Amino acid sequence: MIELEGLTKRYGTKTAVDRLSFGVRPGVVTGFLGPNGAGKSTTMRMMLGLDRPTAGDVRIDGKHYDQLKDPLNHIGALLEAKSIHGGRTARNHLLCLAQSNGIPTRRVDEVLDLVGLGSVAKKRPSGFSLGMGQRLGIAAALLGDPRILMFDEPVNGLDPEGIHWIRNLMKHLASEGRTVFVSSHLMSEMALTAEHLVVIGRGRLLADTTMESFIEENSRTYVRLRAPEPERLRDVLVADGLAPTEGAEGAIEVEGAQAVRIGELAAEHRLVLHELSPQQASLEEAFMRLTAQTVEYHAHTALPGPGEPAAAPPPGQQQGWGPQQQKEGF
Ligand SMILES: Nc1ncnc2c1ncn2[C@@H]1O[C@H](COP(=O)(O)OP(=O)(O)OP(=O)(O)O)[C@@H](O)[C@H]1O
Repeated sequence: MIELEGLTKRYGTKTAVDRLSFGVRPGVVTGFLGPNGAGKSTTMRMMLGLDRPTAGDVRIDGKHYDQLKDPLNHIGALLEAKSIHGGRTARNHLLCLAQSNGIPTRRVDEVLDLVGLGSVAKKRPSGFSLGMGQRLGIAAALLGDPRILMFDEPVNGLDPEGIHWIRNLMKHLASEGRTVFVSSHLMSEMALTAEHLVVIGRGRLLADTTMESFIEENSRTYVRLRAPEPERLRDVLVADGLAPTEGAEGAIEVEGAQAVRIGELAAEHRLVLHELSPQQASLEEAFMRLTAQTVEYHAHTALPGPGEPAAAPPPGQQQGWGPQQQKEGF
């Protein structure tokens, strides 16, 4: 379990992390999302004791990072790709880490096999591909068999096979009851991996909820219809208290109604339907919608039309904005 309480980091006049409070629970993969510069890396660095908070607190299993005896046995982390000592082989790199943290040598070979680097254990990481480097970083994170794992952008630059492997590994680690906290810019990937989401913008908490609720609360869900007699269908829907709107390519869209009810209505009125499909936005659309509110609020840029994802905010206006800020009159 990771617990943050009012965690704050200021760099001069810049507040990178602003009174963040949330918990990361074991047993599920928790995704950590936020626009560029939202404060994700700074938060993760403070969790690992690499940056000192200006205010507030972060606890790992109830303790501050520097109070943990043998921290690698409690929390393992993959931060942005680091340079690894050029002269050492992959195995020796892990061996040094293991020895300085009281971890038995056999664990080094175990994790090398686990990440699929067993056959190149005696090679120097300087010749490794990006994917092999990520695997070595993950091997280091797993070395102490920790109950908590943190990955900052683990799939950056990886090929589909590498992405697939990391996704399955994270899910597997969570299924073993570990706490898995992962940041990523790749929304489609996050949607496939995380069950829970923590979203921040401008250093503040925007959402701490399940993936399902996040998409539901930040996107438009509607039913799309196509029919050979659209006018008659519209009249029937309106008579039933619904508010059909025009969708793309002659489709009719209806918010706030179940597809089942619309299907029954059509049948009652002997109307033929060519399409009756519930539509839900992707995580990317929901995230962009939440983020786009910032742009609208500050720069008066138009929100996307029905069913369209929001345009990316222009550079310099990429901070998040959401219910939390609006509530606080930020
Ligand atoms: N050492 C530092 N000195 C001054 N400002 C910093 C420092 N580190 C981070 N910042 C600022 O704090 C804010 C948060 O940065 P951080 O890297 O944590 O964001 P992020 O969400 O990880 O962004 P990205 O997704 O782009 O990696 C940014 O505005 C950044 O410029």
